[in-house]
Amino acid sequence: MKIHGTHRRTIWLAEDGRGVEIIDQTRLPHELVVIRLDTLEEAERAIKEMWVRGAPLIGAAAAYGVALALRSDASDARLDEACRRLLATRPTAVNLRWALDDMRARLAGLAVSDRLAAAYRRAAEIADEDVTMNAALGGHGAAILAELWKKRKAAGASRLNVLTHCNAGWLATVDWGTALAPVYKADEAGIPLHVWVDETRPRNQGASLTACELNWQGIAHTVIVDNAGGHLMQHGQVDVCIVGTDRTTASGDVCNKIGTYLKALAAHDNGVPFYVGLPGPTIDWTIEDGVRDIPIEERDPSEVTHISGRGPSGERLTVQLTPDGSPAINYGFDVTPARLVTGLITERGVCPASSVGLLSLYPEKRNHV
Ligand SMILES: CSC[C@@H](O)[C@@H](O)C(=O)COP(=O)(O)O
Repeated sequence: MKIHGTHRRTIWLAEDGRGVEIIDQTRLPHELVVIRLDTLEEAERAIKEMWVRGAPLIGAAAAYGVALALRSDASDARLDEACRRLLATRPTAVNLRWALDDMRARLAGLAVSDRLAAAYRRAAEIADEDVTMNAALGGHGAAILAELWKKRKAAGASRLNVLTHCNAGWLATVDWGTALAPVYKADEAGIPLHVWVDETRPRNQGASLTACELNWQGIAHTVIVDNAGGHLMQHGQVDVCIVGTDRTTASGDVCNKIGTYLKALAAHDNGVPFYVGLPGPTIDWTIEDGVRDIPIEERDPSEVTHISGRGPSGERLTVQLTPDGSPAINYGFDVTPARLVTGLITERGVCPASSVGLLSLYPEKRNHV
C-alpha cells in the first residue's frame, strides 16, 4: 500500500541483497523508521519485540530470519538452530511455524553450498505469495461489502460502517492486510466506507497502526475504546465486523487479539455479520478445538500497567496507569468459537467457519484433519 504516495511493503531485501529491511512498527504512528536486519539475533529480536508483528508478517520475517542465519553457516545444525530459535519468538501465530516448516523442508535436502541462495529465494517467494493471497482475499471480502452496501444504500444509508479489532491491515502482513484488504478493495470499487477502529489495549495496535494505515489511504475512520463496540452495535452503527486471525483451527475456531471474542459475542447478540479474513497459512490443520489447543501468548504485565505515546514536544513517553503494587496479567489473544463467525474470507473464496466449509476450499487437506 502507499505511504504518502510511495508504494511500500512491510519487509523487503536491502539493496545489497543481503540485509533485510523492515518498518519498525513500535515507532508508528509518530515516526516512520526503517531498520536493517543482518543476523539471526536481529531477526529474533524484531519478532519478539514486535518491530514486526501480525501473523502473516511474522511468518515472512521468520523466513528471512532463516536466510540471515545461514549467511554465517548453512550446516544442518545451524538450520535446526535457526528454526528452533525463531519458533520460540512468539507462540500464537501459526504462520510462524508454517513458514519455518516450509523453509526447513525446502532447504534440508539441498547441498550445504546451495542453501543460502535457496533460503533468500524462498523467503522472497513467501513474501510475494502473502501479497497475492491477501489481494485475492480482499477481492472476495469486497464482494461481501458490496452486497451489504447495496442493502444499506437501499435503506437510505450514506456509508457502510465496518468495525475492526487490532491491526489486521497491510502492516500486519507483507501487503494488503487480511481484515483490511476487503476494505481497501471496496474503497477502490467506490463503496463509501467508514471504519470503527478498536484501540486494542494494551499495545493499541488499532489506535496506532490501523488508524495510521487508514489515514495514509484516506479512508474515513473513528478510533473507539475497546468497550464501545457493543454500544455501537445496539444502536445500528455497525453493519459488519471484520477481523484477522493468528490461528484458525481445522474446525473454524479463530484465535485473534485479546478482545475479539467479546466483539463476536456482541455481534451475535445484535445480528451483525462477523467475518474473519485469513490467508491459507493461518489455518492450523492439526487442531480442532481452539480454546483447548491454541497456545495463548502472555506478554509482559508492564504493557497493561503502562502506556506509551507522544509527549507535548514530540518526545516518546511511557507513563504508569496503575498504583504501585497492583499486579497485572497480559493475555495477548483469545479464541472466538466457530459458531460466532459468519464466514471465513480466504484467498480461495468465502466459506462457513466449519471443517466442512474449510475443506470445501482446501480439499487437499482432507487427510491432514
Ligand atoms: C493480519 S493478521 C491478524 C492478526 O495477526 C492480528 O489481528 C493480530 O492479532 C496481531 O497481533 P500482534 O500481537 O500485533 O502480532
